[in-house]
Amino acid sequence: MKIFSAAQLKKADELTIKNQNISSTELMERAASLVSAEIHKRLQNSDIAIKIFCGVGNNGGDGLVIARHLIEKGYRVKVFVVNYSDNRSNDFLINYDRLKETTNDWPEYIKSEHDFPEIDQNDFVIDAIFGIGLNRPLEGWIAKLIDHINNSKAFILAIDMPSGLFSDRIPKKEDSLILANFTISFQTPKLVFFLPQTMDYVGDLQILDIGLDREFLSSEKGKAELISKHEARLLYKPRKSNSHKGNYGHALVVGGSYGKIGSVLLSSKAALRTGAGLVSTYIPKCGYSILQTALPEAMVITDKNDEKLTNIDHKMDPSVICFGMGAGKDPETIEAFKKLLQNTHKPMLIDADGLNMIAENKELLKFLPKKSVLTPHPKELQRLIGDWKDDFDKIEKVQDFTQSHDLVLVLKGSHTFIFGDGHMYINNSGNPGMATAGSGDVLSGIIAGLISQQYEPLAAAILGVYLHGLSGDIVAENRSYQALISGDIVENMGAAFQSLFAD
Ligand SMILES: NC(=O)C1=CN([C@@H]2O[C@H](COP(=O)(O)OP(=O)(O)OC[C@H]3O[C@@H](n4cnc5c(N)ncnc54)[C@H](O)[C@@H]3O)[C@@H](O)[C@H]2O)[C@@H](O)CC1
Ligand SMILES: Nc1ncnc2c1ncn2[C@@H]1O[C@H](COP(=O)(O)OP(=O)(O)O)[C@@H](O)[C@H]1O
Ligand SMILES: [K+]
Repeated sequence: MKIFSAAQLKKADELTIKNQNISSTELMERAASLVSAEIHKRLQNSDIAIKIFCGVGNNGGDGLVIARHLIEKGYRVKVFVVNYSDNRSNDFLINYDRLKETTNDWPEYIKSEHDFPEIDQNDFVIDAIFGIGLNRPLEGWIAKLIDHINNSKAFILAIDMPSGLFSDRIPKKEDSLILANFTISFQTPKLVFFLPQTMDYVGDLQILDIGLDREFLSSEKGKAELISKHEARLLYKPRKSNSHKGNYGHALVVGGSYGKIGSVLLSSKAALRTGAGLVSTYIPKCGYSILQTALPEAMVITDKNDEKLTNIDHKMDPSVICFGMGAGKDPETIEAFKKLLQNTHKPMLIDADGLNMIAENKELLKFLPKKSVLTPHPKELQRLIGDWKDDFDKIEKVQDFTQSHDLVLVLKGSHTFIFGDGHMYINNSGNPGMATAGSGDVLSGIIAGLISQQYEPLAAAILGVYLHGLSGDIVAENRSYQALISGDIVENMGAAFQSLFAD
């Protein structure tokens, strides 16, 4: 699903109104009726006090429509107009009149702190104060009202966006914004719903298809693409029955040092479970028995050195090399890595200490084969590209970095971002149970396993990140977040592939 800017969404609105020959009031009616239907589906006529806070723009207009529909269904609704301006939008005014025709309990106006209503923690609050129209931080009594709503501890449903959140920038620490439990947004999600600095304000997210102009949605280039099952499925390549292991490539997994052989083991196993035809693992001597015992399916090549990598002399023609997990940063290992880079011309996957070695020896960057995949977590990224001001600045810096070196970059996190070919993809699978030792090593093996099967590096990164999260989700469902360990992600790759095509 594409992610658009506020300006693009406004354009989509205008085109929809023109091409479908409807009024903006009808579009608002359509969007907000869908929201009230969702609320009704969940509340099932329960006798809960619903407090709807409406701004005086179109977000507020949505709130008024929702209020009218819920009142018609028999809910106990109180509407508050947050009177931040005397300029009301036309659709606000139309729906204000319609609401007054529906109920005798007319909206109360909030014009200062004195008008703040009491909010009980058992109330159901709907935030329809500001949507994508917010263009400056909230101030004065409006900011205090937001704090008042948050402090109530009531359940908060935000319409389109939590009020106070901008669609195109990060709020300052001191800004007030709604901390929603749930957000229902129209047509496509906003980028800020997925950024580490802003995602917590959104709560659970539901996107409603409000029927905006199809032609625009499919032809317009988005700011990013959200990767869910549908998008991941399109990248999948079926296996031919008339095939043999040679068709699925030979992945060479290089890494490990004394005490960290487990990381390479996890990556190698993940590459095999993802479908690589052959996997060879290159490790220091001390890992030999461990690898051969724990993963008989892999072939093992050992370094001359017992405890670290000193000379990666593999004498093979691997389809992909996956480097860095548990490798350490010994000067001899750095030298070996440099030679490996100079002798490799196919895209590689670089993770963990491989990234740290590049960060500390930037001259290595010029030896990286084009389209290689780097998989940093935020700390590794910072070592690699330096500091950033905020998440938007970070995105810009990563785009510059990946484009100037012609790389694919997988920025791991709660929502992992994938950058390549000038585009940005945001993963929508995975869970906090995956914040556990070794889950990054598993991801490297999965992506390498896909590249080995001739997926383009960018496609391998996108599909690999999605499958990794999907497998983690399957584990968490059976085992809880806490008990999930990274080996479980490998073991459930089969279930993840199956789930890709199950509805
Ligand atoms: N396709 C869509 O996305 C649709 C959007 N609709 C709704 O329309 C909303 C956008 O409506 P609007 O453009 O009227 O904008 P909002 O209702 O978000 O904001 C209203 C106005 O408040 C003013 N304002 C901004 N920041 C302020 C501040 N800090 N203090 C005081 N005033 C401030 C601005 O002039 C802004 O236009 C969407 O978020 C959504 O809820 C729906 O009605 C229909 C379809
Ligand atoms: N809260 C979370 N939600 C979803 N995925 C997560 C979360 N926390 C971590 N992950 C995923 O787990 C992996 C952790 O990788 P990394 O930090 O490299 O761990 P390690 O170094 O232990 O292997 C990444 O793929 C990341 O996206
Ligand atoms: K809102």
